[in-house]
Amino acid sequence: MEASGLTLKLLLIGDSAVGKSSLLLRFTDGSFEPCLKPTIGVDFKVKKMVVDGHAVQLAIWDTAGQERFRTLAPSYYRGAQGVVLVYDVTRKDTFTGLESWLNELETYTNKSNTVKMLVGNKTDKPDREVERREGLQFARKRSLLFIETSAKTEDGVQHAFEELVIKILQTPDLWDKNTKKQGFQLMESSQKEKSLCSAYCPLS
Ligand SMILES: Nc1nc2c(ncn2[C@@H]2O[C@H](COP(=O)(O)OP(=O)(O)OP(=O)(O)O)[C@@H](O)[C@H]2O)c(=O)[nH]1
Repeated sequence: MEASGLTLKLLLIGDSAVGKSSLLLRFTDGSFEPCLKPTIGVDFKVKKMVVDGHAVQLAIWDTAGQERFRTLAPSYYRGAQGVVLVYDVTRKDTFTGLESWLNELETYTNKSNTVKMLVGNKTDKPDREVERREGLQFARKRSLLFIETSAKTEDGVQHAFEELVIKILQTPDLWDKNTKKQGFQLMESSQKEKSLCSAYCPLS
């Protein structure tokens, strides 16, 4: 099956205030808000992009990091082909908490080969508590893709999503059978949330 016209479900997870919504805002709208409110439940955005000559539509789910919303998690994980696990390089606790996020991921994803990317965000800040090599080491140990980003300066953001999509496209088992159903679900949602959609063709 051709990858062109494909809809992929991506999920952003990680502790509260690590910058999940900011990464999504930067990626989809190209903007940054210094005082973003915490996500309540879940947010959702759609973005089109061309990767390696394939037009893909990304349905990106931004989950709330706050503990009180964690019970909603199982439904979000279902059908996700890619997961972005975010920590804040200036808060060690968000890095040490990664194990519990990975456990949750293992429990709730229904695809064994879901592509996972670890993202160390807020590299623009001077008060770093997690070194790049620590992030890299953890990612290698747990077979995750890895990148550091700054939603504020844009550094690494585009690259993070592109790498994730490329890896998903290289794993046809993940998207081949699901294309039809996912596409239908997305059409319903994107019609409701037209103002949140944007189009982007970085490689054309
Ligand atoms: N300096 C800097 N600040 C950032 C960066 N990314 C996010 N922030 C700020 O960090 C705060 C939290 O960001 P959010 O994007 O709301 O974090 P979140 O992970 O979505 O938080 P929850 O919705 O509670 O799960 C906001 O005030 C952002 O402006 C970054 O790369 N650099």
